[in-house]
Amino acid sequence: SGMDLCPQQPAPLFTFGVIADIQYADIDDGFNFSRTRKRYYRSSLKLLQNALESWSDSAVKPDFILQLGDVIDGFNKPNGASQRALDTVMREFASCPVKVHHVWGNHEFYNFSRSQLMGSPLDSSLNADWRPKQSDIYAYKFSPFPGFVFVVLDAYDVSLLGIPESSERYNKAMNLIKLHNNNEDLNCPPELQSHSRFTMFNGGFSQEQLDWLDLVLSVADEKQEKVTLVSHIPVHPGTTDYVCLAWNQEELLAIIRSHSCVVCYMAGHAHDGGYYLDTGAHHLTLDGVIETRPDSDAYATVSVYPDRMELTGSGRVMDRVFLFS
Ligand SMILES: Nc1ncnc2c1ncn2[C@@H]1O[C@H](COP(=O)(O)OP(=O)(O)O)[C@@H](O)[C@H]1O
Repeated sequence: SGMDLCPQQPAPLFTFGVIADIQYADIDDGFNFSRTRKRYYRSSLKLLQNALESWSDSAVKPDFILQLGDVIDGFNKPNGASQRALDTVMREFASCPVKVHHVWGNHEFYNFSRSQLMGSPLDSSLNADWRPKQSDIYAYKFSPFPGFVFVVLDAYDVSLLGIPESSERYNKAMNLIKLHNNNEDLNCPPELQSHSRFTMFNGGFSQEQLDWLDLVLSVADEKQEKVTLVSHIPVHPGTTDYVCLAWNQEELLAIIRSHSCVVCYMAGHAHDGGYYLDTGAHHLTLDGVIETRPDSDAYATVSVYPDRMELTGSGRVMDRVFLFS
């Protein structure tokens, strides 16, 4: 056939899309807290449309999309616009015939409580293969292709966000954050770098979730599967500022390092993006849509091969190759 005259690289096993920190709101452009980065609240919807169009129009459609959290901005809440903003964003996702896996970030909890999020359109765990038996943890495993596993992790399982102040869970998180953060405003990071991640806009993974993950990864090790972990908050200091790391990032790193099956950890939260190769696992922090200029883009399409994942970045997202070691 004509194809044979033009040798191409073999087709990937499957592909998927990734996008982070859309933080849509129908408000004028603003800045991040330290006023160092511009935020394009309306334009973020257009950038989401660009990503979805590219995935819908591609010859080989992605098998799924990973939405890494903060899909709408906390500024919607005081305007009473949370549901409207969510509907607007979800209408866009619905226009693309590809399954979306949603991760929950701090801005989800600025707009909705954890119990509101459970079972909502942002809860994509319905057809998961496996999840922790504690139903209040938003974590699950799915396998889109034989030999490949993805695990969505709940980085606010231990946090002050989205739960009643009267709850035991809140109390425990408050005690933990106060061990490290003496500031009156708990969104203000401690000065000491080794404590600076203990802010209210971050959170952590409970022991129950870590135990479940450890079990999922042990099974995957045995089956020699390749596992990609996805969550909102980065865990490797090589990929971002210390202020943007999960509270118990070291515990998660220790689990990742103890399982040869883990090939990649993907997160958002820190809008500048970053990458680090740590003992066999590729840690990626994806550039955030909200701080991306309206004339650029911020999404990636990942092609998975037996020996590697090739990430093709759009706009300001860099191309990368993640070799499986
Ligand atoms: N250094 C800081 N001191 C006090 N509050 C802060 C600080 N940095 C961020 N915040 C607050 O924490 C919340 C999350 O910050 P934001 O910049 O919106 O995070 P994100 O990057 O997730 O959008 C906001 O309410 C913001 O005002």
